[in-house]
Order: sequence, then C-alpha cells, then structure tokens
Amino acid sequence: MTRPLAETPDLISLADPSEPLLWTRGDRGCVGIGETLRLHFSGPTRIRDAARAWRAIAAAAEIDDPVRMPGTGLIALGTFAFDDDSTAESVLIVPRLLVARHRGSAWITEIAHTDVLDGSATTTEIAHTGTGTSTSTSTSTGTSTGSDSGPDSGEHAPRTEPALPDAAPHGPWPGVALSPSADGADPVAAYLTGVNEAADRIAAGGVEKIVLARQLTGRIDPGSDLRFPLTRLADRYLDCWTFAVDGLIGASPETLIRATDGAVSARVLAGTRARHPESEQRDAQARDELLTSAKEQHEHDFAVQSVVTALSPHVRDLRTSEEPFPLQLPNVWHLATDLGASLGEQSSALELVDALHPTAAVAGTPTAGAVAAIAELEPFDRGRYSGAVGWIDAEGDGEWVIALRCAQVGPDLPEGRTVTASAGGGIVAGSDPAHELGETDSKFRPITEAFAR
Ligand SMILES: C=C(O[C@@H]1C=C(C(=O)O)C=C[C@H]1O)C(=O)O
Repeated sequence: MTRPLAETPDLISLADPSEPLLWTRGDRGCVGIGETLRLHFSGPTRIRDAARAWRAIAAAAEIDDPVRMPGTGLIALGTFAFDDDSTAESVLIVPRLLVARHRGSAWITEIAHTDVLDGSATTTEIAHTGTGTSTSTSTSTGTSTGSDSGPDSGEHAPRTEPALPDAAPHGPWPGVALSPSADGADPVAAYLTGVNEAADRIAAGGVEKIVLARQLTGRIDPGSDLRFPLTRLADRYLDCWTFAVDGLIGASPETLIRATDGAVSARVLAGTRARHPESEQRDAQARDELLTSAKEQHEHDFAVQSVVTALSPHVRDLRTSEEPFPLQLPNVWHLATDLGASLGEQSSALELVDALHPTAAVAGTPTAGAVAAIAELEPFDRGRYSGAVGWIDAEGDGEWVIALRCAQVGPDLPEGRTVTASAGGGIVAGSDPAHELGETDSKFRPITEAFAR
C-alpha cells in the first residue's frame, strides 16, 4: 500500500512546535508526529539494553513497507546519555506518524502498537501475540482522510491510509541569549582550571587526551516554537544532521555510525580552528595551520584509532581516507577522516553505537582514564551531550551522530523552558587554555545563533 506522497513536504514545518522529533540533512530525513511507544534506558548497559529491546520489537512487528527506504517502515529515534552514571534518561521513541523525504520523494508511515507489555495493554491484546511489544506499520500516501490513527488502532481496526496532517501555525520565538550559568561560581574560570588540571594529568602520564566541555544556559518563554532554531540549524549547517529528540536539539557534523544494507560508514572529527569569514586569507591560514599542526594530527589520530579499534571486530574491509581532510563548516574547520566498511555480522546500528561509544573525540585516550578524569574535572552531568543521537529501523539499519553542537531544552513550564548547551574540545600535551576556551566559543556558535532572538 505504498505510493509516494504527491508533494515533498517541508519536514521541519510538520514537526511539533514544542516537542519536535526530527532528523534531517538537506533534502533527506524524517519527522515524527505523535508518539506510539517510548522506551527508557539508563546506566552502563543503556545502549545494549536498547539494542536488545529494539531487536525484540522489530522481530515481533508486522511491517507493511514495500518502500524500504531510510525513514519508512518501523523506526525509532533515540538519544543516549554520554556517561554511564548520568541522571539523564536515554530514550527510543517510535512516532505515531512518520513523514520521510529522500530527495524528491516522500512517504508517510503510520505506526500503531497492537499491544505493549508496559501495563497499559489489555490481557486480550497481550495474549494475542504472546511476547514483548508488537508494532504494526503501514506506509502509504496521505491522500485519503479518516485515518485510524488513535493510539489503540492497529490490526484490529480497519486500516485506512494515514493523512498528511496540516503543519501547526507559527508560534512565538522570542529567543534567548545563552550565557555561562552564574550561580555564584565562575564557570569560565572553572573550565580554565579544569584544562590546566587536565594538562597536568596528561604530563604526569597515564592519560594522553581528555575532552573537557563547558556549558551555556538560558531560558526560553513557555510556548516557544522550537521549529525556529531547528530551521536556522538546518539552513546553515548543510553538512550536519539537524536533530530534535526529546528536547535535545542540535546540528552535528560527526557521524558515529551509519549502517545501510550491509554498508557501514563513519566520520571522525578531531582538531579544530575557528573560521575567519572576514578574510579569505586568514581563513585559509587557519585551515593550513590545522592541516600542518603536529598536535592536531596527533589528537586526530587518537580519535581515528579509537573508532578503528572499536569497529574492527564488527566489520570487514575497513578503509579510511588516506590523510585527514579539512571539513569546512560555517563556524569551524575540523580535521576529518571518513571510514567505510562492510558489516561483518548481523550487528544493528545500535549494537555498533554500543561498541563505539564513547570515542576519543568526546572522551579521550585511553577511554576509561579519560572518562574518569571528565567525571572529576567537569562540574556538571553532560546529559545527552556527546552521547549518541539518531534513528534505527526494523532491519537494524540506522544513522547515529555524536550529539554535538546541541542544547537540551527542558520541559515546557509556565516559568519557561531551560536551555543547556554544551561544547568541549580535546586537551593534549601542550594545549593552551585560552585557545581551548576560544575553540568552545566557536563550537557554541551554531546553538547560540540558532537560539538567539
Ligand atoms: C567535543 C566537541 O567536539 C569534538 C572535539 C573536537 C576537537 O577537540 O577538536 C572536534 C570535533 C568533535 O569531535 C564539541 O563540539 O563539543
């Protein structure tokens, strides 16, 4: 029952203004409308638990999806906390309606749960399929009306084609100027102290690289329309995935893992210089400095090695780009390495995320020592920042990026919504605290500009 949508809708305009569920880059991506299922995970096994739960759901699902394109069929979008001990929840969210675009084509998928073992299902429904959660999907055009899209619809209800809903009218966007949080302490001074301490630990041996981050915070008015910052991110950061999952909003340039039809790819970033749009010559100089700096190359190698080591057991024919290349983003230059491989076994994208997280790009080297140092030197819980955000389908294919250039937006309360942005950088032997601070300023720019008035 699959036909292309007659129109290719603007995904962001279809997103919920207050709780957007979105994954997009250029003319590709998907938007979720409503929610059929939400799974929560926490602790050291959060990604593995999610991978296992998703396998069970996918195995039990009845899927009617002849399109089988990225963004059709049964899909969950997810966000996973950076740290094993984070108080932030990791979630997988299955939308009720999923609208996907791939270049000039678009589809709508309706996902209904026929029964769920979460206490809300009736005995009859559980008895019907026996184990776990059963989810049925149908992918179709949105030309008909009268969709049976209630939460209890499913195989028992007569199936009609899901309709493309109208976009919500524009809500307000007063914006916010994000700033270092000021609760008496001086967070910038604390960050600089942390960088010095990290450099001392590296000099003392045992750890070679520690990624330290800092935060900016603010509050947006209740009812602010989050499609505004999302549109800015998607319009400006064309080489990034713009995402919104459970209040985590951002545009990341770093692909942790992409798995489609047995092909695997990743993009490793480490090494950064601010862009200089005011002068072509100064900008080229920044790029060349990055390309020729032994320190940056060294830092980059750590990140590539951590991905190669973690990925190797799961793939065949692992190849990397010969030399790191300069990735040009509107705010920064990054040293980048692309990796490609064939899937060596039946690992799902989430199982690969579990194997890879945390990479040296966001933790350091060696991983355990760097993660322990972060817990001691950063005076906050990173939450989902520098964790993984992305989507997975019923085949186990998916795309996951490192949650960078992002902010966590809190619940929509009468007093407003908190916004917490985080950015960091790798500290290695010889790192200069003032330079590192400037680098975080550059990395905050996508978010500070997107959330501005
Ligand atoms: C940690 C961040 O970025 C990471 C760190 C980089 C670096 O140290 O040069 C570069 C890209 C990312 O892998 C961030 O954006 O917050």
